[in-house]
Amino acid sequence: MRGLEEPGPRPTVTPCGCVKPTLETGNLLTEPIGYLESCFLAKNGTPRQPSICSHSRACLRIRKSIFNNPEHSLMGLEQFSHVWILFVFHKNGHLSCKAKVQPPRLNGAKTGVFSTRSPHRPNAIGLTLARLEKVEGGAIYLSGIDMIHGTPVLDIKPYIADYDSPQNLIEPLGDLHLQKNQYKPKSVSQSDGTIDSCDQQQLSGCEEPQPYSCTKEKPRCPQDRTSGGNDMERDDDDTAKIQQSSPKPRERAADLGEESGSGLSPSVAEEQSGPCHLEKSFLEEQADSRLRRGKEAVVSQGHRAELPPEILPCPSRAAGAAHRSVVPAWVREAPVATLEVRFTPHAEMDLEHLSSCESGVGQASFKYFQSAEEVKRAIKAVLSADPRSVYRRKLCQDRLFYFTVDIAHVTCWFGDGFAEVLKIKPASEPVQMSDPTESLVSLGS
Ligand SMILES: C[S@@+](CC[C@H](N)C(=O)[O-])C[C@H]1O[C@@H](n2cnc3c(N)ncnc32)[C@H](O)[C@@H]1O
Repeated sequence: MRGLEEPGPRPTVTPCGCVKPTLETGNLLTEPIGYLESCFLAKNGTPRQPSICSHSRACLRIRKSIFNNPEHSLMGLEQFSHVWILFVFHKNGHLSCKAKVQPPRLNGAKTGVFSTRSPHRPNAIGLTLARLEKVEGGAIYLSGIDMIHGTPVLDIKPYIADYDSPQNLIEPLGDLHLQKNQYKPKSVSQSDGTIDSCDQQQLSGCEEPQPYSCTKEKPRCPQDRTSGGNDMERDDDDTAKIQQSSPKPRERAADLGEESGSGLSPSVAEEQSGPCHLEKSFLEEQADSRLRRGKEAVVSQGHRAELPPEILPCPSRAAGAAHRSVVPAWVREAPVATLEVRFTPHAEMDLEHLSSCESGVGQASFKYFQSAEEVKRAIKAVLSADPRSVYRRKLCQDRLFYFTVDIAHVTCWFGDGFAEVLKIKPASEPVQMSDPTESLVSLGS
């Protein structure tokens, strides 16, 4: 019998060594459906997950090269409040990636790339759940995004809680029994079928995806485009070699993305958005687990560590957990507390000046935000989550940090438990194009 890893037709390799894309082998030649126009100009300061900055805004125009009538492809989408955006991490700099990465939440420790939201992954594909603000012609307007300006978008799919959220899945009991009997992971038998080692945490609150609101704010959208390019780079033995075939839970899970750099706990945590209908006995069980975990948590600080190699039974497959989503505790246990964000009087004046420029003719104007207050909220959200890499946080405490939100180029510094905005100047960097059919427009003054 032919295994799944060896599918029938092999990809055709051309004389130059390129792999000819074929759908059956999964060698897909992608063509972006559009390039994101985002309020974040560069990776620095871009939220690590969309939940960090709900004010962040973006616009995606479907390219006419994909559909003659882009608006046809968006028909009906306005009935959804949230959408999944599949995109390419086009500014990764290279296409190879490592099997183990260091997500910021692990404070320098490593874990398998597929247990993180690291941008550095074999196919450099990102997945973001964004709020759909509005659909207008062939464009969609989004908020709560974590992608930079110029990001090539591959697909849009509606978020459907019934399908996309485990606690909303309703399976007949019979199916559940069948699944349990059919799926016997090796790891469970190796640990005598118990899940003791996968301690679970019941988290407070039951956040349901927010219902669609008709009182949506009107985001703006620029015409700009940014180009992206990928350099090929070889990595070590532990690195996947990539062949390029051609040219809501909020305030959580924020640092899953890899840093090209916490405490480790073998425990797992149930999603905060998890079921509101948990039985009392389970809740009590979790309270005990929390107490146990307090004693058991393994904290590695200041040195690199790896996740323990033991094979743990997967918590989502444990009996009775079919409708709960579970994440490791490190996802929730941020290595740093939320920072207080301050603005110096000078920075406040800068922002005022920037917004007064906005009303002036021919001056800079906010492209994604409607007021200085909104920009301020976005800056606060970004900084309070501490956007610095582990390296910067640990070794460069007193250094300046820069990032751009909309047309505001922000200079700040980090102190003990706070971030202070020192300067806000108009961003003047010209935005490069990705889509050669579009005209070059500069972002900022
Ligand atoms: C950790 S990733 C998570 C993205 C997505 N939510 C996911 O889970 O796949 C978010 C980070 O990717 C980086 N990023 C965003 N857009 C990018 C792009 N087009 N190319 C490379 N890196 C990007 C930014 O530094 C941002 O903080």
